Amino acid sequence: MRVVRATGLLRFDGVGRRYGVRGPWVLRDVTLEVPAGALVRVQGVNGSGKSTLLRVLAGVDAPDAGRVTGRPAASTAYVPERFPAALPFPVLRYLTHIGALRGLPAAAARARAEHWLDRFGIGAYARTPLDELSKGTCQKVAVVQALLADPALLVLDEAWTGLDTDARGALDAAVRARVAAGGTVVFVDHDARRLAGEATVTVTVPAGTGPVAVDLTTAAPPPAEGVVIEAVRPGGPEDSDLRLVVPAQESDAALRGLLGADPPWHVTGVRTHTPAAAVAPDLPEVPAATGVRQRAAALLAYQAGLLARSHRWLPPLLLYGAVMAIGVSGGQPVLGSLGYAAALLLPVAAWMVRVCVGNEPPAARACVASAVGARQAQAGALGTAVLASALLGAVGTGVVAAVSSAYSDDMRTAVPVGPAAVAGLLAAAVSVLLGTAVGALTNPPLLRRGGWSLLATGLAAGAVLIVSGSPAQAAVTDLVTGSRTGSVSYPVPALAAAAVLAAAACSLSLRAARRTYP
Ligand SMILES: Nc1ncnc2c1ncn2[C@@H]1O[C@H](COP(=O)(O)OP(=O)(O)OP(=O)(O)O)[C@@H](O)[C@H]1O
Repeated sequence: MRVVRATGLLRFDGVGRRYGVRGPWVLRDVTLEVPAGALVRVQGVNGSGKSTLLRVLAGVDAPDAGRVTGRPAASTAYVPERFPAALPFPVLRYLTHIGALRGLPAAAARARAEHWLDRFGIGAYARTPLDELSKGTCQKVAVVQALLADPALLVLDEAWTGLDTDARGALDAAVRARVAAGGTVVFVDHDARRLAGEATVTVTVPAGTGPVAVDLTTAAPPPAEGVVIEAVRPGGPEDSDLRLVVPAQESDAALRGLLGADPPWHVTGVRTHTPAAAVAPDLPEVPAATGVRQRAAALLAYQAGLLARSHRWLPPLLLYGAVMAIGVSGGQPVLGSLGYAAALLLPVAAWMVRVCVGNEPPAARACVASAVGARQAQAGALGTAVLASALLGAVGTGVVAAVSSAYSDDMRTAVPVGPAAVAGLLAAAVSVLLGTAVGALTNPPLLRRGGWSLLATGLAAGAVLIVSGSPAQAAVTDLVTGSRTGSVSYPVPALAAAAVLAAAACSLSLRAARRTYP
């Protein structure tokens, strides 16, 4: 097994986080150092900010104040508090997508996914759609996606909740293995006995808000190999359950101490503690590093899979097809029809952005964001929308060029079909870029309210088409005018302006996407 070490020290310096510009601080002045190879328990009362702390730690949320350094961004995995079943993938397909995002080649991702599904007792569900799983089985998938690629930083937000006893044991073992292999594991669990006595760092998030530093207590790490002793006090409260990990040579003394206590402990289990070895033998290696291009391709493949399987592409496609069928018929002048097709593509492209950025439940987006970065996750959605609209535009332009008449409006001047089709493609590209700009500005994360966002998308798309001076209007006007005169001109300046506007709008959307919301 490859030993992955979290590089150096993970640090929070004066980190603050609040929801809304004037909201109360949930975290304030948090200063924290987590050494590589630590097992960190985060505790605190309900609502104190534990999940918020974990989300910032996992890189799926960004602090409002202070900074986080030393996070192994390329090897962080996160299990959110609630994992959504509403993803349109079968289990193994979803996991191989996540494996690819984490840099695993396809065969390795599949082998590792199958291994972990078996470890959690759900190998039989590999081909079951996620939305048909029970809550507990879905939670196991959430855990498996995080364990796939031996993360250097594993962040678990109540990941044990809803798991059966065997699965809880399997997750305990996986956590120990990660720590023994040099990884850092940070967890919240409301059961105080969870990995009791094994955490090297305990972080207590104080209740209420205020300029308070997180209270840290550190303990010596448990021995890499030793003996696990489990004991209860019969009749005692739940809290009197005990789990100790002691070096082998100290186990007899520890047992004598427990049995001789007043009242004595009842020892329920003694077993060898070998955290690293037994969990994942003979699995394909995790590549040391993956190229940016490989991860970008994996992200686009994941988003394209989401889009294709969700069928939410169907309404914009039907709109495009229906309005094209109304406005374009065989034998009409080619340039005029290409202008009509290009104009229609703009609202369709804006709609496609809306579909793609809203296709993922937030918790699923958080898992992806922990793997590739929150902004990159948004870039994947925007990129997929652009590609889908471009494909639609290319097919539409091809069909229009093929069925139209190669003449001007008065049927007196011949229009060369090849150059006309190129001009139509360039105008379609202008529409795709401006539609993407509209979609990026009027949808999450910049505009979150569903109704307002829909209205804004529709109004902005219409305005961009008709407002004088807009590159879309210029490109379409070029085609329509050319259809009157029988001359073809390429809308290159409009394309350049549209590219600049799309880049600006997308960069605003990506800036706002440094946070995914629970
Ligand atoms: N998306 C959000 N928008 C607004 N407020 C939020 C959001 N998420 C969390 N909060 C608020 O931040 C505070 C801390 O929430 P958080 O979920 O981090 O606490 P927690 O300690 O994990 O709670 P629990 O133990 O109940 O899971 C709460 O007051 C919560 O209402």
